[in-house]
Amino acid sequence: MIKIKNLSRKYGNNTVLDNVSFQIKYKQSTAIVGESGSGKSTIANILLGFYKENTAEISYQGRSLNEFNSNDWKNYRKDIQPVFQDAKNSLDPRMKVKDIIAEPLCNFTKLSKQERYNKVKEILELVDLNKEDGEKFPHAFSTGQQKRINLARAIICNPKIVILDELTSGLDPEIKNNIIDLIKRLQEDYNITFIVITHDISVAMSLTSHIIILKEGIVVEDVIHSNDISNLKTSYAHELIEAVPKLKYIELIKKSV
Ligand SMILES: Nc1ncnc2c1ncn2[C@@H]1O[C@H](COP(=O)(O)OP(=O)(O)OP(=O)(O)O)[C@@H](O)[C@H]1O
Repeated sequence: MIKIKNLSRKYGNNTVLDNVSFQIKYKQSTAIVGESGSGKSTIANILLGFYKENTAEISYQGRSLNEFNSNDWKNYRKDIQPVFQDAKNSLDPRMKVKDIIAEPLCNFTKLSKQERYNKVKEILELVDLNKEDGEKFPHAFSTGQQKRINLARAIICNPKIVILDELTSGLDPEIKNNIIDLIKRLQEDYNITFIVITHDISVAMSLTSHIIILKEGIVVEDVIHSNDISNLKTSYAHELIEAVPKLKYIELIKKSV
């Protein structure tokens, strides 16, 4: 569905992505894993079309983004939705939650106001919030709930792909596991392909079968893991596993099988 070929990017003299290539297939969620500064969010920003100079290296459903006209871009932006890392600052504090979540419906559909709000209520319940929560403002919610609001906004227009940038970071273990369960449900019931950006390989392995490991802007591993850590070949991948507390790792993998 998405093909990235020989993608490189520099900021000044700093090479942050070096000849990155990989593919994301329909219904095969993919994790991009790496330490802070390895270039994960830069890939997300490029996929979202924020850096027009990199469009030649990306193709979507067989067509280079470079060839897209304005209508193609509109369709692509509807198909690929982000959930940004900073849940709180991604929500306009002056807007009610129902208007935040309904925004993509205003941009991409011709639904009436009432139809939009009805859909918002459905989506709020789908992400395990209350349908009345739409009447509140973002500050009334915890970080985990703000992440769910961001997720609701991302999925309301039935996207094919959702990019989750560190969705589970900064959450308590229980809330984190609840969010992981929710993402799994969305994969199964709504056929959403997720691109999971995370520094935590246990989260990656519990949510996706396809793992890309980035180190200093280079893809060091591109693997289908089948819940078996022996599928990960590089010593760097095993260093990342070592960095995860054992219990947490076992718990997450158990939940994924
Ligand atoms: N707009 C920018 N201008 C200059 N340098 C940037 C810019 N955006 C990112 N960088 C640099 O590019 C490198 C990769 O950043 P990126 O945010 O993609 O990494 P990351 O793996 O997502 O890190 P984190 O997990 O901390 O978010 C870092 O060294 C960062 O400082």
